[in-house]
Amino acid sequence: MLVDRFGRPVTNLRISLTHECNLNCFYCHREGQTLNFQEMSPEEIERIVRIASKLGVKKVKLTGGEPTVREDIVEIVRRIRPYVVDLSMTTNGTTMNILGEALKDAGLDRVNISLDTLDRNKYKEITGFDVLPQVIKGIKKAVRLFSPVKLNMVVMKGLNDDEIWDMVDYAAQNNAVLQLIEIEVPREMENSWFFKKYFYPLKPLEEEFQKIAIETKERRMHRRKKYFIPTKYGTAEVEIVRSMHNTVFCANCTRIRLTSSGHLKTCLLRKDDLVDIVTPIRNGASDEELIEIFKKAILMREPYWK
Ligand SMILES: Nc1nc2c(ncn2[C@@H]2O[C@H](COP(=O)(O)OP(=O)(O)OP(=O)(O)O)[C@@H](O)[C@H]2O)c(=O)[nH]1
Ligand SMILES: C[S@@+](CC[C@H](N)C(=O)[O-])C[C@H]1O[C@@H](n2cnc3c(N)ncnc32)[C@H](O)[C@@H]1O
Ligand code: SF4
Ligand code: SF4
Repeated sequence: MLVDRFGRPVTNLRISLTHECNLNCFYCHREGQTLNFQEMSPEEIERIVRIASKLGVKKVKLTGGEPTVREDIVEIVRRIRPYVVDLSMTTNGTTMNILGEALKDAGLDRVNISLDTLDRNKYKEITGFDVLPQVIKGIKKAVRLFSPVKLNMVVMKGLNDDEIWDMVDYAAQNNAVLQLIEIEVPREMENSWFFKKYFYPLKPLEEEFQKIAIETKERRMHRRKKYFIPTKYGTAEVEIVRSMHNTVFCANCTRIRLTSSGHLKTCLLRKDDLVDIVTPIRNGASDEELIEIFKKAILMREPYWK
């Protein structure tokens, strides 16, 4: 297993399959990727996952952009399935109703679906598209096919913070896990109008959850807390993703990233951390050479908030 200079083992790989998206959420960090070169092919992705698995990576997350806008998404899932223990995807859910079965058959284990609001107008305001009913259909399909299904709600001050408790109920009612997420931006954007206007700190809510939860758990990754909250629809499992200025979160970061243009990336929020792996593949690099490229990237890893 690869361990970085800060003692953090690297056990999962987060792959951005594309920079493209069929929605346009105004807060989107696009996984920290700004460059948009030629996307990796399914064969290239498979090779990188195979190498990563040799080095101890057991979990792969597929993300984007929107991973399901790639026409070869089912093939990609099928190719990398054999190398990992936990294969998941984060998606906006717009295509889940159509693609769900094929993704399941190809070996996808689970999905996270972004859902910031249950209000159709607000959904359109946030994402630019009037597709909430389509996403809700996708969520219902996902819950029938996968377990767990997580719903990602980025909480924004004055925009959807009044819906947190409705979302807790909705998750319980629909047999899904709710992830409440703080908006995250790199340091240089903390003074932007956008961050100042919408950032909603989740710490006070966590303190409230602590009091009413019937059980709490802590995950290894990021030491994220999970709260089991009683509702009239049964117990809701709620996970808190509170990353801004959170040194514990970064000290327990077990992820390395791969951009859609084929660069290893050591941290979501850094700008100076890309290591090209796809060009060496295209130039005929051996497995040993690719392993050295992984090691070089791991050496560059640093907690962002420390
Ligand atoms: N700062 C930071 N944020 C992350 C990291 N990983 C995920 N996030 C954020 O966490 C939120 C949820 O991300 P998902 O793509 O659903 O994945 P996840 O919840 O981290 O992964 P699983 O729990 O394994 O499904 C998003 O807002 C991500 O931007 C990370 O390593 N660093
Ligand atoms: C970048 S999206 C890519 C996958 C897919 N398109 C989706 O929306 O689920 C991955 C996750 O990051 C979240 N996200 C995007 N920008 C964010 C930001 N600035 N702060 C916190 N989370 C963010 C999204 O809500 C989504 O749940
Ligand atoms: S759907 Fe996902 S990738 Fe697309 S804009 Fe929204 S958060 Fe970003
Ligand atoms: S070091 Fe921190 S900010 Fe960077 S990817 Fe890991 S958890 Fe996220």
